Amino acid sequence: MRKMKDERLKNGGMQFITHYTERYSYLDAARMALEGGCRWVQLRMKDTPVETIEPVALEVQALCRQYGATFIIDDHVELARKLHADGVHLGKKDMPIADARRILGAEYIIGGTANTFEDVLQHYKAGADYIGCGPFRYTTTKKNLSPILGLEGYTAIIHRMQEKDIHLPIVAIGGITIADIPAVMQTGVSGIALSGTVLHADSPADEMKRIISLMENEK
Ligand SMILES: Cc1ncc(COP(=O)(O)OP(=O)(O)O)c(N)n1
Ligand SMILES: Cc1ncsc1CCOP(=O)(O)O
Ligand SMILES: [Mg+2]
Repeated sequence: MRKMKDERLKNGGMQFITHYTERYSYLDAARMALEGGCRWVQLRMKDTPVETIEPVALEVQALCRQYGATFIIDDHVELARKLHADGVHLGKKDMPIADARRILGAEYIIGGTANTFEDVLQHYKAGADYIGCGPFRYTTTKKNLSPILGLEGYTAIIHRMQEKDIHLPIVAIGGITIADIPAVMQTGVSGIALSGTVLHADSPADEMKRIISLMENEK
């Protein structure tokens, strides 16, 4: 049976995001993250037609189900609905969150990208379930990066959320490595999203294992 939405949203507070590499397929990358203990995978296949994404999504979704992991898709609301994925992640250039919520209903997880408190507020009002907030630092995984937040950026955003009594999980993203995790979590974020640091490790599964055990200690 499908887990409750709150549980699917938390799933350890660590979201692995796929990215194209010459070394691993999207499926193998997701498998290694899951083997390493990650229980939240976002399938992100940029510059790829949705017809090409769909068969990969089906395979990654099946694997996530085997591991009891949350499976969300970047950008593609209709595909998430068609496959009954756990949810979608949407940025400024994607479908507005309120429209996605109308299409998907309350049970789907919808994440929104934020770089400022104003972005967070907008997504909160539109019905987002969590915020992907970043970038923490420069990364080559995403083109057209927003301004770098650093630790100070997260601290300031979380402070303003507390002032306005806004309760929404903040997932820090962008150039984060294992060494950054304690300090980033200290700012009050609820979770971390990673891609490159896992994919570039000698053993992505072992690196994820180290990261998950560090995250357990951060709780
Ligand atoms: C968890 C998380 N946070 C932010 C993003 C970025 O989404 P977006 O701004 O739409 O950029 P693309 O990922 O689509 O290039 C994300 N995908 N996940
Ligand atoms: C999708 C996305 N959005 C902001 S930064 C980023 C990339 C995250 O990947 P990495 O952990 O490799 O920087
Ligand atoms: Mg997007």
